[in-house]
Amino acid sequence: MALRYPGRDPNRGAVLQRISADIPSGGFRWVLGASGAGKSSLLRLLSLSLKPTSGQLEVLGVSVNRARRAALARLRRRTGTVFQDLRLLGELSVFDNVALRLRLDGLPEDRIELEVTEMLRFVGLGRKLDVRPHSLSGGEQQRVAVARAVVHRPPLLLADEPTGALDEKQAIRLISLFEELNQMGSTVLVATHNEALVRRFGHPALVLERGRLVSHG
Ligand SMILES: Nc1ncnc2c1ncn2[C@@H]1O[C@H](COP(=O)(O)OP(=O)(O)OP(=O)(O)O)[C@@H](O)[C@H]1O
Repeated sequence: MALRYPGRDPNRGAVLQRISADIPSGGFRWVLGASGAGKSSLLRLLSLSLKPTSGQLEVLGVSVNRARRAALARLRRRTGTVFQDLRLLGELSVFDNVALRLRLDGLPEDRIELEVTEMLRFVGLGRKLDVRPHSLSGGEQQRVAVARAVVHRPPLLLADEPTGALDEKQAIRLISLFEELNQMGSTVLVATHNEALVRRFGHPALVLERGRLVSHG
């Protein structure tokens, strides 16, 4: 598949070109490449924030090109996403940001209380449940975004630079959390520049170079 952003200078070529890969269900893949190589764009396609300009995309067995809106909405609910710009809801507390997805899924409030509190404790924010995201540090906000992405144990987790604002110990803790989710069956893709993390945890990588996939295994 290929991706062009509307309005981008046509002489600069497509942002993603001839991407062809099959990520097995239950796999863990790093998404690597220099700044501007197309990592975020690839994750935006997989999270259905964008559609490919050409080619076929299948996510969790659903053909994105052909799927109806209801099927795409179901697919979005089965995906957890950590966006590079986090996209926390500023008017909601930390607790409510993380609880939102579980509420949309109709979970009973006592169960939500339990799951959200446990998840926020795990990421070290057990004392910040009631504050608004803007009063947190960058690293704390990043951990809220991660908690929100994984709290419903999604079959697909997409994380774009989820550890950029964290120290090494916290980064290791979060990737370990992703590994746990992966061991329970979720497919996990993590875009990162952190080579130390990649070396430490192993796992195959999708490597992008100027919009092309140069390695995927
Ligand atoms: N909304 C957009 N409109 C036009 N061009 C875009 C848009 N978003 C990204 N691009 C371009 O697409 C290319 C790939 O960008 P992308 O953000 O996917 O790279 P990246 O590998 O995630 O980079 P980084 O590591 O810096 O986050 C870049 O040339 C960028 O300028």
